[in-house]
Amino acid sequence: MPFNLKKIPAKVEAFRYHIVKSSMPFSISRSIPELWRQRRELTRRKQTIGLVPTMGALHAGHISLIRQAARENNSVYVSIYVNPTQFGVKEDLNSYPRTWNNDIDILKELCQQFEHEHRDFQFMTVFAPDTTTMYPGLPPTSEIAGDGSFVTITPLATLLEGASRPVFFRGVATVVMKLLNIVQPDKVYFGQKDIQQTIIVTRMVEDFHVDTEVRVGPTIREEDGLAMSSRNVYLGKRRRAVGTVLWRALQAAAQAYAAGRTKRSELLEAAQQVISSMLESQRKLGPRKRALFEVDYISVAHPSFMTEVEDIDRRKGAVLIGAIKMLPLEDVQKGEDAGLGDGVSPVRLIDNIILQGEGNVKSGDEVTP
Ligand SMILES: Nc1ncnc2c1ncn2[C@@H]1O[C@H](COP(=O)(O)OP(=O)(O)OP(=O)(O)O)[C@@H](O)[C@H]1O
Ligand SMILES: CC(C)(CO)[C@@H](O)C(=O)[O-]
Ligand code: BAL
Repeated sequence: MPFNLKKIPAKVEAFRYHIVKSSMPFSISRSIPELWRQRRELTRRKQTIGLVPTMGALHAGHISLIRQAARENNSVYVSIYVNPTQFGVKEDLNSYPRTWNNDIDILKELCQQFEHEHRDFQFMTVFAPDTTTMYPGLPPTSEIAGDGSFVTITPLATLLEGASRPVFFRGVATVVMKLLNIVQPDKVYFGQKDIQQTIIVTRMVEDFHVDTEVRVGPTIREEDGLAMSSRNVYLGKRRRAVGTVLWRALQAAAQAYAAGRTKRSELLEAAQQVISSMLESQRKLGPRKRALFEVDYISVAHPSFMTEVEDIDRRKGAVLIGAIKMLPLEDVQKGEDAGLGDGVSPVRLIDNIILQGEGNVKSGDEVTP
């Protein structure tokens, strides 16, 4: 197991609150009518639900969101569904990490802990639908011109991540809307790591009058600052070490802001210095040892619209956001830890820092001058 969840003894009287058909506080559901029945019963009993949408391959970032959901609600739904419509035709849908057994072990153990820690905790349900359940009309398409019922949030979905992954946010908005209609949660939880996703979902919830509150949890990081991500398993040792460059570049820009700079050019220059120096040192190492990368974008973005900001208004703040592509490893050595997939495919890393506007509440990685 990649992390240690503290084991607690099973409670003898564990199941006294349960309204789900099974006698367990933990259940797995693949059926929408079943969830709707549960939802009606919970509404009747004035019980609250928190939903954490995931694509599985759970790590400490997901767990932090699930813990937050358990603190703030009586019951927690975790969806595990690798949504095909958010992957472009050339993206990694087929190779996306799938670790079902490990995910379920983690969730069962968390569920036990919640029973112990939260007096009002009722149950955890894992919603793991198949694709015909989620897309009952047409088969899901990854083509931008493909047919189907989609939610599009423009221009937000066309910027930054959306510029590089044209179907991505259409797929995300569509599947999240489906999940919200299925679970009807009081609160829904997303991680700051995918900040543009949180802004798009917030916009969607507001524009479509969805009766839920969008909650954003802080980015959980490895000790050296790398944002946890299900895709990190593909990095391997060489690319893993160099991958922190994005976080360090964003931090350099944040430090420039804290030191009084507000212009985009000044902040990006600080970030670029970190990038250039890392690239230079990697190039010198030669193909056996180096891990090269390309910067997709590093941006100073408006905190609600994700448009480029030329000069930050300190009252409003901004988001420092970036994406890099770790390139396939060259000259992999026998016995080298090249990561899952042997270092053959590129790995996309994203990250961000919120430069908090003055007067707003701070959290997580946010920086104030
Ligand atoms: N390091 C993290 N800290 C906090 N939340 C995170 C972190 N990584 C992912 N999340 C959140 O977990 C939820 C599910 O994300 P997902 O299952 O895509 O995992 P992921 O690690 O982001 O995978 P990917 O490799 O696709 O980026 C999203 O709301 C996402 O923002
Ligand atoms: C929100 C989400 C579960 C939708 O598939 C996915 O985009 C993710 O895991 O961040
Ligand atoms: N974490 C967002 C899902 C994706 O990048 O595909």
